[in-house]
Amino acid sequence: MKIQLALDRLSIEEAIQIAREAEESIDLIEVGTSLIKEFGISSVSKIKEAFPNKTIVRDIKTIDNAVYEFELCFKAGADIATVMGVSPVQTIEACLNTAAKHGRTAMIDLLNTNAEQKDSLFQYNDAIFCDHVSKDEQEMAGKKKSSTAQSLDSSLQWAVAGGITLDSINKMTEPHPDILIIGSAITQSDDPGKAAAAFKKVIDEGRVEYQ
Ligand SMILES: O=C([C@H](O)CO)[C@H](O)[C@H](O)COP(=O)(O)O
Repeated sequence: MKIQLALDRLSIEEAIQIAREAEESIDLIEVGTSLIKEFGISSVSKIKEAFPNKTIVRDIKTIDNAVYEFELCFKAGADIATVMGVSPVQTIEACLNTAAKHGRTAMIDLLNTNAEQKDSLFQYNDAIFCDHVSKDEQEMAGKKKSSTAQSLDSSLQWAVAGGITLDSINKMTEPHPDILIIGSAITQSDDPGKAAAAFKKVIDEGRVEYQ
């Protein structure tokens, strides 16, 4: 299981500093949606430049204008870009095709998709699926777990995101996600390097439960 560090609500300099402190314990670096909205496309190129050997995820959350936005992401150095599962099928397929054209990957964010939408998205088995509890659901409704959790289809690639803490991953039931997306539990910690190392230790010791 890999760790994706989500960098949100930070300046680019803070984001690079935190990623540097956590670098040894993480596998992927996510240029968060807030960085893209605040600082634009250069946020991804600056972070790729600082971490040329890390997999860079651009959490652009595309919902329209697929080819344009995904081209921007991959030209700026992203390895993975995100598209919302609630988008029209044309958008989803254009994102997947653009990713394939560049030899990169699309991550489909299942936020707010219903069961029928999820079923039809699962045909796109080149994608990584992200089971996501949004910031607003976390912060305004106290939601901790999505309805997809515990039913991850193990024939697909999975990421889980949204308010993940050390407490919430103490023991893991099968199947495990391929990627744990962790943001504020590391970025808001007094010691991001130590926080990231603690996540890695729990994962390496196989003591993870996503609940
Ligand atoms: O995708 C995210 C969110 O929608 C804000 O853009 C975050 O990257 C994701 O939620 C992980 O961050 P934490 O919830 O702080 O762990």
